[in-house]
Amino acid sequence: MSDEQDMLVHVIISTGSGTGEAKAYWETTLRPVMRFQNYSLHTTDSDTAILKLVESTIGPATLDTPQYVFLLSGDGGVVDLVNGLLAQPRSSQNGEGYYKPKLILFPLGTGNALAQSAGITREKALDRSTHGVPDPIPIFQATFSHKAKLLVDEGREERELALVNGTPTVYGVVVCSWGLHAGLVADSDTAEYRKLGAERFKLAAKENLFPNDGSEAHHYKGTVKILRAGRTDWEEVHRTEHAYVLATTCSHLEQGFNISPASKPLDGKLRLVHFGALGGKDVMEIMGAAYQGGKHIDDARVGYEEIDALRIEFAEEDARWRRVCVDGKIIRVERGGWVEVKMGPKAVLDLAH
Ligand SMILES: Nc1ncnc2c1ncn2[C@@H]1O[C@H](COP(=O)(O)OP(=O)(O)OP(=O)(O)O)[C@@H](O)[C@H]1O
Repeated sequence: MSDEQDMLVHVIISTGSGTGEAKAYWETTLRPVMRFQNYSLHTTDSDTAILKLVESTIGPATLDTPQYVFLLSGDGGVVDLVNGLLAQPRSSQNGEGYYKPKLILFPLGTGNALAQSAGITREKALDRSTHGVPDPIPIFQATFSHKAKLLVDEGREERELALVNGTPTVYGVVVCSWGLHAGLVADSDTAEYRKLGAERFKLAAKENLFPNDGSEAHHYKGTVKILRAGRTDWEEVHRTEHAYVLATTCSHLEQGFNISPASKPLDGKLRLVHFGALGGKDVMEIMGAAYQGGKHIDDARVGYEEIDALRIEFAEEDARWRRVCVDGKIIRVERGGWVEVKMGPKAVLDLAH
């Protein structure tokens, strides 16, 4: 480990994560045992606070200074760090002269998929802050058709996506999904739902699968194409109506929800879980099996495999069914638009685990 004087130490408290416990966790648990004397403390006051911190401080320092980032958040904070670092000119080049910050992640979000999948608990994070083995966090990239927009403020506001080589692009470290998963994450990203913690996902799933008006669960219409591992030709999934299409690098999306049992911590492999439109009861049965140690993958109705890339071309009129989730962020794609997902640029952060 470098001498403390030669490094910068940041503590980031994400006040909007999970049920809002990060600040209290810092005060009562982490601060009393913090081994660094000198650190800068940052408390988020908006959903762009981490991006701005990276732009002004953490990003420029990667040119010449080892950094520790103690992050008290869910997956969103990590994704903000990654997207911020990748927006820096140097980190998107060949990595030379780039000092990868070391992340000590204290899971204080709702799902905490990255931490769950890497075996990190708050207790372990305390321990790893002194002798953890850092490994790079693999990154995937989701590129979108040109009118796709990020939805913020409970879906009330649209924001432009960052352009990479002229294409709207979002980087992720956990999941890119369309269908039930994206819908329930989007619908439950409100202050009211957030109070429920991880229960918010289950409640929103029920509301999606068994709509109040007594109608059926939605059949998501579009074309799904897969680039299988090691192949060069895209293969179309032989169905036009879908319930669940989800590409992930993580084994768990929340505690106990073992969506991709073959994924190993930080193995950098993209895996696809998908199935066609079914009744709410059948979908609940499949989801229930995912909570039983990932047994859903043995169900003949479920497709599960390692892929190199995924492409979805949307054939939905109503914008509600064209929402894509990238690590909790919701991107709405225009009518006739598309999304493409593949493993992305070189890692910009190491995770102590
Ligand atoms: N003070 C704040 N005001 C508005 N938004 C905030 C504030 N602090 C953090 N945020 C935003 O809230 C979101 C919190 O996301 P995060 O993923 O950390 O928590 P989560 O969604 O509860 O957990 P998970 O993604 O693990 O399920 C992030 O998008 C972050 O930018």
